[in-house]
Amino acid sequence: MTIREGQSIPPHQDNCFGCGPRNPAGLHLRMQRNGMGVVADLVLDERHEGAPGLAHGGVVAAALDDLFGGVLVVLGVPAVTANLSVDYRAPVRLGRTLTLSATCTRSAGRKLWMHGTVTDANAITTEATALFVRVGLEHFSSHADVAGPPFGDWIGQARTPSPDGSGASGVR
Ligand SMILES: CCCCCCCCCCCCCCCC(=O)SCCNC(=O)CCNC(=O)[C@H](O)C(C)(C)COP(=O)(O)OP(=O)(O)OC[C@H]1O[C@@H](n2cnc3c(N)ncnc32)[C@H](O)[C@@H]1OP(=O)(O)O
Repeated sequence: MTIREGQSIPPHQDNCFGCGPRNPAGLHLRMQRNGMGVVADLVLDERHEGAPGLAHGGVVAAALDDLFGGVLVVLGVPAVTANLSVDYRAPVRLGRTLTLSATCTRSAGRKLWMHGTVTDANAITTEATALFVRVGLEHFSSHADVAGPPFGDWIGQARTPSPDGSGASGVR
């Protein structure tokens, strides 16, 4: 699956908490490819409240983690979060259009390092880094049926495209 610049990233699966359209408790993130990363707008509301009027930090972390999962789709690499670190620089307010962005900054062997931000009116509220570790299909298939699209298709086509999308490996 090749996703071109500006094109939408398909959900990891319909019921994904971050991006699944069928999950009633989900964030319903809609990501687009941005270079070798992804971007998404997100408006949080009372369902996501922690302190009064403010977003729960775990929800913000989950959104960024899911964007990292979107980067994996761009790269064509099946991987999972091994470690996630979040710097909460300013409170995240409910009812604002937040801009989330994420990219892979480095990779070596099975490891990929991610970086992501949440901005509100161009001011960074939250910054996260993560280590993802590449896994095989059995990581997913041993817990659920992942044979069907889109998840199974992605795993089946797992590859390491070049940064320009030409097919040569860009992830090492
Ligand atoms: C074509 C395909 C596209 C489709 C794209 C599909 C997307 C698919 C995701 C969808 C969804 C996304 C949503 C958001 C992403 C989640 O939310 S993922 C869910 C949360 N994460 C998990 O459940 C992962 C649980 N943990 C594990 O399964 C295992 O611990 C891991 C992470 C696979 C690693 O285990 P392992 O395979 O045995 O590997 P291991 O030898 O322990 O570690 C490998 C290397 O990583 C290092 N490492 C491992 N853990 C850590 C750690 N916590 N800290 C530092 N280093 C670590 C090790 O030291 C080692 O380093 P080296 O010695 O190689 O230098």
